[in-house]
Amino acid sequence: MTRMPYYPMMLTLAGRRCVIVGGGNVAARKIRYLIASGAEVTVVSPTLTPELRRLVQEGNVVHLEREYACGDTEGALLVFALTDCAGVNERVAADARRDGALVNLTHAPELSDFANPGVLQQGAVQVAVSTGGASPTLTRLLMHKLSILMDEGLAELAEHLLQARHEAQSSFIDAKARHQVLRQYADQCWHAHELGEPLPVWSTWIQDFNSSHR
Ligand SMILES: C[C@@]1(CC(=O)O)C2=NC(=C\c3[nH]c(c(CCC(=O)O)c3CC(=O)O)Cc3[nH]c(c(CC(=O)O)c3CCC(=O)O)/C=C3\N/C(=C\2)[C@@H](CCC(=O)O)[C@]3(C)CC(=O)O)/[C@H]1CCC(=O)O
Ligand SMILES: NC(=O)c1ccc[n+]([C@@H]2O[C@H](COP(=O)([O-])OP(=O)(O)OC[C@H]3O[C@@H](n4cnc5c(N)ncnc54)[C@H](O)[C@@H]3O)[C@@H](O)[C@H]2O)c1
Repeated sequence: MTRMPYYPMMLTLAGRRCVIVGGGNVAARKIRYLIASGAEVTVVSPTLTPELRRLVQEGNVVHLEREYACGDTEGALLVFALTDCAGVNERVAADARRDGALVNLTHAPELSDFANPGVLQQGAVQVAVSTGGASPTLTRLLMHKLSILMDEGLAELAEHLLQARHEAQSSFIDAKARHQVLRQYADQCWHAHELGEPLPVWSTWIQDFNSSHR
C-alpha cells in the first residue's frame, strides 16, 4: 500500500523544548540541526557520542545521563525516539503523544508523526529532500546532485534580494506592480549569479527601470 505523502514545512523552533531519547550517531545528526534552529534540546541517554558530549559541555544541550523514564517528554513540542531498542522507542512515543508532542521513531517511519529530510543550506536558503521513506541512500544521492547548485553565492543572492524587497516595500504602494518589478529584478540577479558577475545594485537598477518604463 502506498502511504500518504508527507506534509512539508519549515518549523520555527527557537526556544521550543525538544527531547531526544538515545545518544548515538543518529541522535547526534538530529541534535546538530535542532541546536542550529535555536531549540532547547534535552537528551536522555546513559551514553553519548564524543560530539554530543562536547555539545553538553559547551552548554548547548541538557543531558539526563540515564535510561528513559516516564515524564521525560513533558512540555516538548518534538520528541525523537532514537534508541537501538524498538520497545523503548515505542514506549517513548506513547508517553510523548499523551503529552501532545509530535514524535519521530528512528526504526519505524510508519509509526512516526514526521520524518527528517536530508538538508542542504547556504545562508537563508535551505533545501529539504525526502523520498517519502523509500530510500535514505537515494536522498543522499539527490543531495549530492543538488549540492552543485548550492554554492556560497546563493546565500549572498538571497540576502541581496531580501534587501531589495525591503526597499521595494517602502517605495511601491501598488503590490501588483511591486511583485512584477521584483520578479524582473530577481531574474536579472539570478542571471548575474549564474554568470559569476556582480549582482545589479537595486538603487541603480530601479532608476534605469523607471526611466525606461516612463
Ligand atoms: C536523510 C536522513 C536525515 C536524517 O536522518 O537526519 C535520513 N536518513 C539518513 C541517513 C541514513 N539512514 C539509514 C542509513 C543506513 C543506510 C541505508 O539503509 O540506506 C543512512 C545513512 C547513514 O546513516 O549514513 C537507514 C535508515 N533510515 C531509515 C530507516 C528506517 C526504515 O526505513 O524503516 C533506516 C534503516 C535502519 C536500520 O534498519 O538499521 C528511515 C529514515 N531515514 C530518513 C532520513 C527518513 C526518510 C528520508 C527520506 O524519505 O528520504 C526516515 C524515514 C527517518 C525519519 O523518520 O526521519 C539521513 C541522510 C542524510 C545525511 O547524510 O545527512
Ligand atoms: N533513521 C535513520 O536515518 C537511521 C540510520 C541508521 C540507523 N538507524 C536506526 O537508529 C537506531 C539508532 O542508531 P545509532 O547509530 O544512533 O545507534 P547507537 O546504538 O549508537 O545509539 C543508541 C543510543 O540509545 C541509547 N539507549 C539505549 N537504550 C536506552 C534507553 N532505555 N533510554 C535512553 N537511551 C537509551 C544508547 O545508550 C545509545 O546512546 C539504530 O538501532 C538503527 O536501527 C536509523
